[in-house]
Amino acid sequence: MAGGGGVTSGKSYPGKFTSKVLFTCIVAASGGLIFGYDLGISGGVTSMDFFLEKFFPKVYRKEISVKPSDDQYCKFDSQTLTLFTSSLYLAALLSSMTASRITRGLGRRMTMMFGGLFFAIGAVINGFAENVLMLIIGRVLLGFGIGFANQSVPIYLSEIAPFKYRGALNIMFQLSIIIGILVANLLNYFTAKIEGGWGWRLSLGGAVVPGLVFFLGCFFLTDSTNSLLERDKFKEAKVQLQKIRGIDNVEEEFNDLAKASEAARLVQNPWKEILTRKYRPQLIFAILIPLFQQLTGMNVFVFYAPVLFKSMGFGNNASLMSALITSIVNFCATLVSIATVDKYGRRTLFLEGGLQMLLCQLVITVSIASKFGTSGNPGELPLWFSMLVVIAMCVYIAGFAWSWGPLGWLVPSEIFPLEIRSAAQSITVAVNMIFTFCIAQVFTTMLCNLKFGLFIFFAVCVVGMSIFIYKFLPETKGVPIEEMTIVWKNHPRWSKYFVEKDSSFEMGKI
Ligand SMILES: OC[C@H]1O[C@](O)(CO)[C@@H](O)[C@@H]1O
Repeated sequence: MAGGGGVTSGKSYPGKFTSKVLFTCIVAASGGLIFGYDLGISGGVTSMDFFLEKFFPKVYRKEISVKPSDDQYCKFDSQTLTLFTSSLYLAALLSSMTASRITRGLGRRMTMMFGGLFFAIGAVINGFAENVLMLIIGRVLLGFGIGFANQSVPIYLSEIAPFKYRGALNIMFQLSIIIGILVANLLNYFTAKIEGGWGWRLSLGGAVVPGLVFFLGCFFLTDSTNSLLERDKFKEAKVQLQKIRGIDNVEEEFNDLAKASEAARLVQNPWKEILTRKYRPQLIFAILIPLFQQLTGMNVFVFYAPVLFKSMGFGNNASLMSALITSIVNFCATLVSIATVDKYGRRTLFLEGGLQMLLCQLVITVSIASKFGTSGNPGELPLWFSMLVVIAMCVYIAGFAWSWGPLGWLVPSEIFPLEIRSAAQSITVAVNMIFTFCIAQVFTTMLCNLKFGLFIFFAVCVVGMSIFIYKFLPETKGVPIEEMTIVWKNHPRWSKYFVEKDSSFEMGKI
């Protein structure tokens, strides 16, 4: 098989799946709640009339002037809220860079705590906002929180987990992102109806809850063994490993982790190191995986869902129904991913998920093209049509939720050796932030210009990324994290990067 699955290092450490490891991973994974909460809350709040009228009156006037007969592809084409929305993503990508120093110097746990705290403070400022400046300051702090959390949580989970369950435990991060999205959507539904129009304060201020849950939860955690060793805390590191594995004899694993931290100590500047030739294969994945995750078009489908549900006759309940149905599908399919990722492997899920998304994208494209045409005005939509599109959309979401959604965080967090893991994760977070933002912003303009062709664009992307995975991604299931370099060395496409001329730093030879 191209890309070769099934290459393992042959290592197998003793140890049990303890309740302590489960508890630790659940608490750490709650860091995903804050990202999810923001993804879910901001779209809803920026379409609440009172919020727009108070902070963005021009946008509000434009929104209320749109007539039902206008081009449906173009009705969302407004870029005025860009500064407000983008401040979070910009802050998140900048802070994820700083976070790499903190995760390395002060540990994963401390970085997570900063994440929760920044997010909670940002939420309070937003909840009490009286002007756009306060909103933006609050949002920048939320962005810092998300940057810190997304940088440290996936690495922490991958390091804490016994290697045989690493996939499942890491995916709990994506699971809490989805819970965050769902809770936020439900909250928006109710706050939008509050008399007096102050409901948006509850939605924005409510972010303090996931922020504090995450922050306070971190007090119950100890750092990962890898991170303690990285900071010369040998004794503590060993005790921690014994506790988390539930056995006394952790010698073999501990020695391998200690060796990895020895190697890491030789690296002074991870940012320079990561650019050297020997890390090129993994670096390509740290950049392309989060990029491809967003180019599946998932967020566009989520954004488009309420419109479709409206056309199915759900009327005023359309956004609630769409949030509920899409989140439940997303949640259940992520559970499938948790159950299968360490059994069938990352490659199988990526490829199956890709095929499933592609087929659904084709059904949706043909359906939308046949009804909306290029005018964007469909008239009355028959029920069977809406049902077909909604079913295709749910099957698409399931495909995403057991492949690119969770694996977009899992794979980058597990493929790097310790010395550059933090720097690499920052790059993954930065790329994820840039493209989550770009897709959300550019989507409105793209939909207006490409019309149903937008779905073809994402379908072509899915074909490209699936071929890429098939040919180039080595299977990483069941490989201890500090043994990971072996799978790259054994891969036919990447082995040449590991022949002993590592120091000859040859840029651009791929
Ligand atoms: O589950 C869907 C959500 O998951 C993400 O891809 C993050 O991993 C978000 O961009 C998206 O909204």
